[in-house]
Amino acid sequence: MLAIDAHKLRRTYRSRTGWLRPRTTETEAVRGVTFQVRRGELFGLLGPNGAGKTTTIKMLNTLLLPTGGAARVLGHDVATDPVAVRRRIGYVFGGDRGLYERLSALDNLRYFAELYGVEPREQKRRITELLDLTGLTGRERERVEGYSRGMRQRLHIARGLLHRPEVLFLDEPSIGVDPVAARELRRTVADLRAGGTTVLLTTHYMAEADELCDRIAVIAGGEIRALDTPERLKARVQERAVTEIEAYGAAEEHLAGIRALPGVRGVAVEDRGHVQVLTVQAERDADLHGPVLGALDGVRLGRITSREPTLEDAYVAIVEGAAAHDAPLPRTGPETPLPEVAA
Ligand SMILES: Nc1ncnc2c1ncn2[C@@H]1O[C@H](COP(=O)(O)OP(=O)(O)OP(=O)(O)O)[C@@H](O)[C@H]1O
Repeated sequence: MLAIDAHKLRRTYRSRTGWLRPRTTETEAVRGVTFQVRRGELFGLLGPNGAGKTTTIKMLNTLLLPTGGAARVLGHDVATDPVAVRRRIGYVFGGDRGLYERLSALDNLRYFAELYGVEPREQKRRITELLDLTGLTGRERERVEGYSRGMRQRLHIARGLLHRPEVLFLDEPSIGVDPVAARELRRTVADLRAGGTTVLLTTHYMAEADELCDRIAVIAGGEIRALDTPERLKARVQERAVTEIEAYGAAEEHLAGIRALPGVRGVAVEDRGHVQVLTVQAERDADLHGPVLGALDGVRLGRITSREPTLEDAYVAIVEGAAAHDAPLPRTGPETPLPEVAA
């Protein structure tokens, strides 16, 4: 039996705006996604902000009703059999909510174990196991208010696992977590998978998805644009050459000029302080050095380097391909290693 089986899943949000002349606006957050997750698999949903990742997860964990399509989790329909689904899943979302600050980690886990109906005899053993899994053993008697973001996040995971769910939904677990803590978090997630739990992870950190996931669905604009193993996604861009150009003051028109060159397959921009780094993906055998520099005529340029494509380049290519050519350019900053693309 599959852990997750989503078929043409859809969700349209309707919201009313304006008070004088109220009107209803519709957002098609998820537009018919189909994918399957095998038991024991660590499956990644990767996409820019607003892609529809959280909405998809919320439909699968029964917090939101689909407006179209269907999904089964461990064989139970999410719309018609939500109680059975809930009993067998766990949900962990990024951020600070959901823990009692003034209580210790141990007391938080005891409280939630009680709430989730974990057998009293089982509680102590389970809590010890989970503190161990999440690397919190030794710190469990400290109040949560003194915990770092990474520790809180691992405590969230422990909480989500108290009732031994077979499928765990992890929504952006490493958001706002520093790189060292993020590495520990990834170790926890990898251990979870090694223990046989099916994990559906949403992230917009490419490296996280690359390191952890068995398969990745790239979602943009509410649709799945690619679904494959990290290796095969990377292979898609192996025949490409990537050039990074440092620029000062490149505008939309310059970038549009580069995009229009034959042989160019994608351009992303990252703002690093006062310098912009343009990443140009092109066909390997296209000699675009001159034309690209021509398109940047009048822009002050810094270092120009060529490198091998990475999974991040594959992701940029997929998301860029998904966005219409007149859509805003993807931009990344130091804290957000992936581009944000208008869905
Ligand atoms: N409750 C809501 N009402 C109206 N629109 C919504 C609601 N929740 C989300 N949306 C819209 O639906 C789209 C998808 O949002 P969703 O949160 O699923 O994306 P996401 O991929 O999880 O993005 P992020 O990484 O920013 O969390 C966005 O355009 C968002 O603005």
